[in-house]
Amino acid sequence: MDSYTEGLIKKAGILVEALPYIQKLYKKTIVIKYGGNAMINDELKKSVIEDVVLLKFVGLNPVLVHGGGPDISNALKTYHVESKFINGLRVTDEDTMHIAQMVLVGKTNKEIVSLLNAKGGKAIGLCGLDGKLIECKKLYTYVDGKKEDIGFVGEVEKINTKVIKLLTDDEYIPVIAPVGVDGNGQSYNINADTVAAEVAKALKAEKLIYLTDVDGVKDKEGEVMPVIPTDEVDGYIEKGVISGGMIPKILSCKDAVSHGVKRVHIIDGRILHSILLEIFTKKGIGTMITADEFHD
Ligand SMILES: Nc1ncnc2c1ncn2[C@@H]1O[C@H](COP(=O)(O)OP(=O)(O)O)[C@@H](O)[C@H]1O
Ligand SMILES: CC(=O)N[C@@H](CCC(=O)OP(=O)(O)O)C(=O)O
Repeated sequence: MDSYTEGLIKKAGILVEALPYIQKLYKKTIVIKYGGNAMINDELKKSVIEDVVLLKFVGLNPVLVHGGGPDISNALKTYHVESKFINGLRVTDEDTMHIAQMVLVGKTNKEIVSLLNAKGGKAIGLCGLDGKLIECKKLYTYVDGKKEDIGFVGEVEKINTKVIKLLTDDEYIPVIAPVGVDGNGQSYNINADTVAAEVAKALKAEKLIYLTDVDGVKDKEGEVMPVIPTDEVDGYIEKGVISGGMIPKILSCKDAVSHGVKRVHIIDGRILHSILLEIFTKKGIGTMITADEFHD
């Protein structure tokens, strides 16, 4: 058998395995959080972009929420603005807010839109200011019980889903930057994991997928846990098994599951075509956070 025929047979096999999932998820909303750490090289970016375009082509409704933390940090360095994090959130003064908005909305968002369009998709870039998509207020965080002011960091109050639905009901793929707005038109920097969960909750998404830089959530032996029921999440945090940037991520997952998002996954964005592997294969990859213990 020549390699062309062999390739065709392999693709047909993949399609046969994917078909039941395509039928089940037809016209359903899939929110994908594309973090800065999963944007590390062009090959990986291309694979994420191709997966998202393919989801739309086969009739699913992908909605992309992106981060861009490393891009913001680089830009802040260039402008000699100091950057620090408290509880995983970037302390955001006025200068930091300007630069974060410039990078997230002007650079990262448009790059993703452009890549999707180059692969045949029809992407529309949005941030929370567009159509007041993400309404928020100032967020306070607590360190050892003490209230900390971390500047223009936003707490989501409302996601106005109408604009997203207009796009997904049509041929478009919404691409959302994690910048929110308050009643006075002030912009706020919001953690992208939180925005993804809020968008998924508001859209009653079928699936929420976090692309990150580890192969899943690991137990104390360092083994990936394929399934974590929501009622076990707090225990893993208390025991220190889950720490650092994984804390806001897993809490966002728990929040989304508790508010009706059916399936929430944390998967390795460094694996080529990780989105398709998760959605269209029997085994799935990474960690699923669920209110029950069954993976279908
Ligand atoms: N139990 C755990 N399993 C996997 N990763 C963990 C765990 N606890 C902490 N982490 C850390 O969380 C990181 C992922 O969070 P973060 O860096 O904020 O991701 P992203 O940039 O994709 O939003 C991992 O790189 C890892 O260092
Ligand atoms: C308040 C806050 O921390 N906002 C984040 C927004 C970007 C983000 O979350 O990007 P990743 O998903 O790539 O980490 C920040 O300034 O880095």
